[in-house]
Amino acid sequence: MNIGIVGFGGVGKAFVKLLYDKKNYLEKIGLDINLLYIINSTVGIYNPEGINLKNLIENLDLNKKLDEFYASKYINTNFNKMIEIKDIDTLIVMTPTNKETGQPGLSYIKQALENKINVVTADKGPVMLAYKKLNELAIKNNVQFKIGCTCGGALPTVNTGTIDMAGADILSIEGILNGTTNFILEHMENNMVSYHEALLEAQRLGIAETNPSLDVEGWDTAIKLLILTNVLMNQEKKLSDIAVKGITSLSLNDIEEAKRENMKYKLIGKTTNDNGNIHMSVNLEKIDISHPFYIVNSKNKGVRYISDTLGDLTIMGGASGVRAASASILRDIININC
Ligand SMILES: NC(=O)C1=CN([C@@H]2O[C@H](COP(=O)(O)OP(=O)(O)OC[C@H]3O[C@@H](n4cnc5c(N)ncnc54)[C@H](OP(=O)(O)O)[C@@H]3O)[C@@H](O)[C@H]2O)C=CC1
Ligand SMILES: N[C@@H](CC=O)C(=O)O
Repeated sequence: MNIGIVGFGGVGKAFVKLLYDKKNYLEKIGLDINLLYIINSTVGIYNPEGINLKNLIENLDLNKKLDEFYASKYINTNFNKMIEIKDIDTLIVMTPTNKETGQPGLSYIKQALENKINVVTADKGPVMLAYKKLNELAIKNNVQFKIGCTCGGALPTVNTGTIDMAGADILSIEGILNGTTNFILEHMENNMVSYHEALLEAQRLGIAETNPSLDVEGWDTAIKLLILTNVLMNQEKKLSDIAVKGITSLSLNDIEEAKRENMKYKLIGKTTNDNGNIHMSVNLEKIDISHPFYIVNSKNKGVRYISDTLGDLTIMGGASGVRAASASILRDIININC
């Protein structure tokens, strides 16, 4: 299969490395993934025969920029040219999340689906703002729209809710859905570092959003909660329907005090269905060991679904990270093709 990438930052680069590392595995399952395009905000490279992954990775390790590539082996391209040529089966969208407009990812996804190209996205903005319409567009054009990376990456929140809980009504969703804030809270607690130091470390690890206020002000949790609520509970809620609080008001003193009481602060998103009235919130909660999320440590996350017929299910783990996020993209690509 031929693929193109739009958005080539932390996750995009990790994805290319993963494709290379998993070459033998992919061959064994009969999936020959040929990367034809890489496009970022200013440049794009194209090789109709496929970009040489080994050469690309070696050059990226030397800190070469994408625009240095097309001068030698590749053709200079852009998104519109890629859509015109239309020689890819699947587009991977890894542009920054914009919660107000969903752009630029929203336009890219729409155009790809309209042109009968499958889409796998890490960008949450378009999914949060227009999942239903985009999914209808995919169905109309007989292609697939995969969103597993947008709601926890390696933590399989979407697949668990749609595939493994098929047939059940999900009555409530509760989750630690953001690895950055979970990491910051634990880093402050264990190492007594300031909030700013802990955030810098999360950014160094590549897990914070391009705009980190999305993480620390609770928006990334809210966006993921909203996607899960709309997709799994068949709702059409908006971000403005969620009461959102982040972690920025919490001091090291608050964390120390909680530690003395054997308690922990966690940023938790919650959707409940009260006889058809949906309530959604993102809040800092002080929890003790009896709470299932007490043991969600470091960059890990967790989600709990309560349903009518399949009971009370909690899954934990799926640490945030660019390699794990890229692995959740590969998971979606494999699931399109198997
Ligand atoms: N980091 C993580 O662990 C996870 C991230 N995500 C999501 O994945 C997406 C990417 O994250 P991440 O890789 O960390 O982000 P980065 O900021 O590292 O990379 C974003 C990339 O998008 C490119 N870009 C920006 N604007 C455009 C545009 N108009 N057209 C084409 N490309 C554009 C940037 O190009 P340039 O370099 O030229 O500016 C850059 O290559 C985000 O939506 C994020 O929410 C999801 C799960 C986990
Ligand atoms: N910033 C996010 C990345 C994945 O969605 C996080 O910290 O979980």
